[in-house]
Amino acid sequence: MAAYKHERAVGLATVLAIGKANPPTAYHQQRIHKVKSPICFSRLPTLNTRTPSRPNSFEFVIIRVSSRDIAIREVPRLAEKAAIQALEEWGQPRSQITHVVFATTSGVNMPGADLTLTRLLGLNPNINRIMLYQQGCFGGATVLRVAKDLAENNKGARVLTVVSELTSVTFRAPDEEYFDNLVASAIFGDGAACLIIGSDPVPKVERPHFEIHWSGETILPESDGAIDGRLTEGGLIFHLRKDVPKLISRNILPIFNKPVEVAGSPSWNEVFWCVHPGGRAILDEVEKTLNLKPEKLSATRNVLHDFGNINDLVEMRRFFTQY
Ligand SMILES: CC(=O)CC(=O)SCCNC(=O)CCNC(=O)[C@H](O)C(C)(C)COP(=O)(O)OP(=O)(O)OC[C@H]1O[C@@H](n2cnc3c(N)ncnc32)[C@H](O)[C@@H]1OP(=O)(O)O
Repeated sequence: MAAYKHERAVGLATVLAIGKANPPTAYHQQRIHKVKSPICFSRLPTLNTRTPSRPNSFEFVIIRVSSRDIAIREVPRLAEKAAIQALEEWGQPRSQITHVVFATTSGVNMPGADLTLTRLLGLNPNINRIMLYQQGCFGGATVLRVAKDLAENNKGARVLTVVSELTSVTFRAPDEEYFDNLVASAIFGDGAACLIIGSDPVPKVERPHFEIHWSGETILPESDGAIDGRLTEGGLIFHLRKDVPKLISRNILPIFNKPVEVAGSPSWNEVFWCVHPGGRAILDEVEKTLNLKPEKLSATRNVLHDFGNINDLVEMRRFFTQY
């Protein structure tokens, strides 16, 4: 009997389709203190243009973990909407999806959001699933890195790559002790994005948007506790050090050398890339440090303005639409 031979793809991973979804209900920050829901309570200060202002008075209410159960139900549903859009754009039968890679920071449950999504979409039960919880904004880049490896190392792999976030898990009334939590409540946004990733696109059948040439990660020096989240009885308590924007700008140049080298371009203004919309101060620092033309971050700033700090995959869709 011939030995089993594992076959790898020939080409680089490509993005074959993109879908995105946002929850149907949106409340302007000016109105949010009037909204009544199981997870929204007490008084919130008025937040102007995503700028936190200190409240004159506040009540801190511990939110029951059960209120966070909304995320268990709604995170896969939002992902499903984004996935349907991507599958329609791709135009191939769902039975050809071989892997699901799913990331969310909005809760932890077992079996996870990847299983629920697989069932909602009616995908093959033998599909290979990878669930990544608590990646934060790193989730978008991480699912792309994992999907790239899967697509390039498994001939014919078609990877449904998803991130879905509902920031209700970090949303709470202001507390003077945890002012950074208010920053998170003020700037984080809800949304889902889905990419179908595969190598060696079928000519005249699949129409890739991009090739993924490089993906990597690094741990920044002096970054201990800079962005920190703990799942507690009161939900996910989030901590952000005030120096996050400076921490990023101090370290950005050596880290970015590798992708620029791969892209073969000496100029940040020429390379096709986008920045996670972490916060206005972060974007200002990146723009200044890399000497970017203002239009280079315009898609990111628009996403931050319209949706808040939302996952990078969602931003990619917007970026693509603009070019
Ligand atoms: C989800 C993930 O895992 C990954 C992520 O994306 S994490 C999020 C990363 N983003 C950040 O860290 C936010 C970076 N910060 C910013 O973009 C801006 O500071 C901001 C948009 C939040 C506010 O900008 P601004 O309107 O110019 O006001 P700014 O002067 O910076 O701050 C207003 C007040 O908030 C305070 N503040 C800002 N960031 C704070 C923080 N992390 N902790 C505590 N206080 C903070 C400031 O000290 C200031 O208070 P005072 O008036 O008493 O001095």
